[in-house]
Amino acid sequence: MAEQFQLGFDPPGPRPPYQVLPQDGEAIYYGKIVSGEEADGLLQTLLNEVPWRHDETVMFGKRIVTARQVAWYGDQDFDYTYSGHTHTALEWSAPLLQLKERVEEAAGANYNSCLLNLYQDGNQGMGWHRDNEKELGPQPSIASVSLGAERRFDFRHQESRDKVSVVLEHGSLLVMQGTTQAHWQHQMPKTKKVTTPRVNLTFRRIVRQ
Ligand SMILES: O=C(O)CCC(=O)C(=O)O
Ligand SMILES: [Fe+2]
Repeated sequence: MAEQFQLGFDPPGPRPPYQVLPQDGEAIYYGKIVSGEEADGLLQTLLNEVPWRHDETVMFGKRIVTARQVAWYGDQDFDYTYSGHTHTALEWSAPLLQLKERVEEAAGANYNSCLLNLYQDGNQGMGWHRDNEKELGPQPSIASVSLGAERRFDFRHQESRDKVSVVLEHGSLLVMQGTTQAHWQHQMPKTKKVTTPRVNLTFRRIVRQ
């Protein structure tokens, strides 16, 4: 076990866990659920062992290959469609299964799949979208673990256009649930300030049709 140090001062902002959204959904930021050295090790393992691939998507009728890389893990022989393509799930690795259990305990939900994203640096991001695919059911719980570079994550309300942001720390967990995907879009903006990689894991529950 790594030694735990108590901060002698309060960091700015509310203490996790806290609710990020002011209304119409729940996005709970739990802060760090994996600590220093363990989070560093997990980041290195995932960078080295995951078969990262560039994602393909269709935009304005053109096929685009995204800068960000992805990998898709899940139970059994899951197929999942995102960005207009069907992907077959990779088999869980031991470190991913271990992390899944920890996330399920913290979030109080069960997940059967995980989409991993690799952003090499701040030149890579993800545009505004909602995770409202029908395979996720009506009020999906999506648990997002961040490793590596700290990045800002934004929410934008569909009707009011209100915006709220949260900085996703190394080893942290953010859970989006309830009506979040119905009312809010989210994005990971690009930034010149970040020069190191970030790995994101979004645990999801695919509902059989
Ligand atoms: O990288 C992130 O934190 C967000 C990823 C995301 O929104 C997604 O995979 O749908
Ligand atoms: Fe998303």
